[in-house]
Amino acid sequence: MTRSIAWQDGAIEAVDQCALPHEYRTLRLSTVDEVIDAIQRLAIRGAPAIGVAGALAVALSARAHTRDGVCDEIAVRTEARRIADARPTAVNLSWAVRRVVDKLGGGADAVLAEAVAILVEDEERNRAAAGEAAKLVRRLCGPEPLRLLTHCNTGRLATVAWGTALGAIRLLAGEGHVTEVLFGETRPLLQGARLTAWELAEAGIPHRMLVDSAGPAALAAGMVDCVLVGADRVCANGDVANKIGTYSLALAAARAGVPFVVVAPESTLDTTLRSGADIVIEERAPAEVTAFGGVEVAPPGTGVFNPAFDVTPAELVTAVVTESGVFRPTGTAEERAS
Ligand SMILES: CSC[C@H]1O[C@H](OP(=O)(O)O)[C@H](O)[C@@H]1O
Repeated sequence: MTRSIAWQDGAIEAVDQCALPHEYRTLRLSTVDEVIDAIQRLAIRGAPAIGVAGALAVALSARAHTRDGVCDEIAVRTEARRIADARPTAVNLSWAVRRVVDKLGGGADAVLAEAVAILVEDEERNRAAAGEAAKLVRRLCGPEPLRLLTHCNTGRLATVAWGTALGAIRLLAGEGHVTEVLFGETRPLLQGARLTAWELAEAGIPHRMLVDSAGPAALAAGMVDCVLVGADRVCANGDVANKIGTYSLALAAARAGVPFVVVAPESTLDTTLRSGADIVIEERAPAEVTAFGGVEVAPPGTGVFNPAFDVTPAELVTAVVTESGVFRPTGTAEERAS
């Protein structure tokens, strides 16, 4: 499967996710600032993908700050902090940056080798997580072809390749287990409408798009057999931060008695955080909401609340599935519900 990001001739090459679905083009990024910009405007997006981009950006920094074979570690660490801070919610970014910074003692080549290792592992780990999730869904829902609901984009674009929740859907569809995939458009940046629609069409998987607020209605109408979503950070107690709109799907799934399965690599687990109350939720620019397709739709000066993510409490999550299988939250049932 084609990779969404690569290290090529001393620079990062990545699919420009802002251009899809109407244009498939590649960005070539050769400076830390170019990578930070690409992450912040979601040209590169998706928790695993931004982790890999962050790691490769540190490799760019280490190469730029190496003279006569000596790497200026202080300068690189300073830039690494800027890279890790590019977006606050997905733990994969800070996790990947920390992992490659730990290799600074071996110089720029060691940093690059670790970043490339993270890239290669990402594809393997997400394919394994998708496989574990597909097995669980079949166990939970039986052998009949399924009507699945997903949110945002968790496919090969959001990872190095294959995907997490959408990777599991891809596997289930390949085995003939999928009747239809419903997915939310994912306002305001339309990752569903632009990217998930593109991936499902490319894979030949039957699909229909919803406005985000129709997801709970589809669940209430009995149109869904299982919900599969990704994650940006999973806490020790099993609380899950994911794209805004995930929480309302989890509430509706619980009421409808439909399994709600989260699929993510272990790099998305953050057991240093006790619960979702500790997660920093990225708030983005009001203009993303007040304009649509470049046209102002709200009166000038309209106030906006634009969180990019929400937190789904563990008690609404049927299972968090990683490459190692079902994640076992720590803490008592009371702590998990807190
Ligand atoms: C496998 S991608 C995980 C996660 O990342 C997305 O957020 P964004 O598009 O803002 O980068 C979304 O929450 C996905 O579920």
